[in-house]
Amino acid sequence: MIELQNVTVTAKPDAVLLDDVSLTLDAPTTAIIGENGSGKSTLAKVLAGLLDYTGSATINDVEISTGRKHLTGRVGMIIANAAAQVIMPSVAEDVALSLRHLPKDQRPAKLDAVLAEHDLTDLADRPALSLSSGQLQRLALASVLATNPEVLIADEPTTMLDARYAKLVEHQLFASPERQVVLITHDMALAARCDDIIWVHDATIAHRGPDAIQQYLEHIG
Ligand SMILES: Nc1ncnc2c1ncn2[C@@H]1O[C@H](COP(=O)(O)OP(=O)(O)OP(=O)(O)O)[C@@H](O)[C@H]1O
Repeated sequence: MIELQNVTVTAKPDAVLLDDVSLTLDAPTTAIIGENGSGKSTLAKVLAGLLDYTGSATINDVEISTGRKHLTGRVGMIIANAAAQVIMPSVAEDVALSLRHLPKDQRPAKLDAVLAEHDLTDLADRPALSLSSGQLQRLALASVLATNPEVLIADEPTTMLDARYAKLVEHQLFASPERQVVLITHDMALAARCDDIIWVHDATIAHRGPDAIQQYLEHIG
């Protein structure tokens, strides 16, 4: 469960990126929708422990700002710019880095399984930075899911993908009922699949619930 109480994020000199947001996220899957620049990624970065905030933000009762050590490995995030997230030289090495939580003897088989599941086997030995944007995005997801996080924050995880891979990734995002997924997306069909939908507007929550998509679409015309 994710709980935000009066969360505000500011940037110098006087920008308010998130304005006094209070929110409980307890559905298995939540979509965050809204216009460019409305504050969605800011909210995602707060949840992933990447931004300072005032107020309180907890994941499974751990305050994010002070509990990063407890949340490491339990909260995974795919950032919007997936290329920046891939840190190891090759595809296989990047995924392997995410398997350190497993006993050593289990890692090779798991690595093969993860590569196969994400259709990355043929790319295993490729330098990660030689991948296309969509391949990089799929690698970022594979590496994050390989850590088996309790909570996944996915910021536009399908933007670079063709229809086939968008479908595969969609399946992977919704595959584990025990994992809480928070999905930032401009894809309204993907948002509609989520159990809860939140429309962020002007650094705050404009609307929440099943009709949030409709309200948002009416707003943007
Ligand atoms: N360091 C900063 N200083 C000033 N403004 C910032 C800073 N970081 C982000 N912003 C602004 O905060 C607003 C919210 O940004 P955010 O990335 O959360 O938007 P978003 O809803 O994710 O948009 P998009 O759909 O384009 O990804 C934007 O107007 C952005 O320009």
